[in-house]
Amino acid sequence: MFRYSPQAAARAGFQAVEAAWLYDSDPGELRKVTEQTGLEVALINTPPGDLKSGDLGLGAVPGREQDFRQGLALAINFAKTLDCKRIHVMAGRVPAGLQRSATSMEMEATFVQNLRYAADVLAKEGILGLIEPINTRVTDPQYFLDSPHQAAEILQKVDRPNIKLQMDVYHWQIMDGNLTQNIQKYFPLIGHVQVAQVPDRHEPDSPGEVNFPYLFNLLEKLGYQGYVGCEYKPMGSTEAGLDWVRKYWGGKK
Ligand SMILES: O=C(O)C(=O)CO
Repeated sequence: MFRYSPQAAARAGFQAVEAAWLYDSDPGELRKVTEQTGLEVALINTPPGDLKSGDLGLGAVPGREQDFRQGLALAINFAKTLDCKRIHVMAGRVPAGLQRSATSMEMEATFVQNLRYAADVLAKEGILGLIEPINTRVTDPQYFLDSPHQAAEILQKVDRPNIKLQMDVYHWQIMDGNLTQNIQKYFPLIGHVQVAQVPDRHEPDSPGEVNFPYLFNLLEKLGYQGYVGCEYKPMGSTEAGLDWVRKYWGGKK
């Protein structure tokens, strides 16, 4: 919601916002906004790295371990200032010019090593680290982490209780479908949820192929207690697009 307006989020009755990339802002100024609006910052991302060179996070990028650690330290600094308890530790992309098949083993080993480091650093701050599969079919063809199955294997190798799975239903539908089975199978690993309708990434009640009332009911039955991030592009204004919250949840946000 920082991308749109934290004030709009507060006016709309939300208690929390996500702020994916906020590193061009002053953390102290952002803290003032959270204090003025009473909003919790539910999630931030590790910095993208060097967007000019095509980075989108460095977690799995061999040879960038020091840059990864610096980015994580910056994210932790922002999270502590904002009292944010979740950091999306981004895997990053298969480096340009390399074939995914040729480098995936090395990238996975790098990601596991960086996540173990991150887990130990984050544990000292009481912050949860999250890894998010991002679909490579539509959104980001070079992204390294592109299925819940791959993420589950990595989490097993990382073997740290404070590194969990960030489920973005939009990506899961595009990359694999089979939402009910995958949500049931990986539910114990899920630490954060994001939603958007498929294919246009608008509000959950916009025209599309995902039945969100069914999925929210499934998450409730499974006992999901975390946040649901609205990572979608409003079809119109942010506020006008919030009817789905009233419809699906009777206005609880
Ligand atoms: O692209 C996405 O879905 C993200 O959540 C990036 O943080």
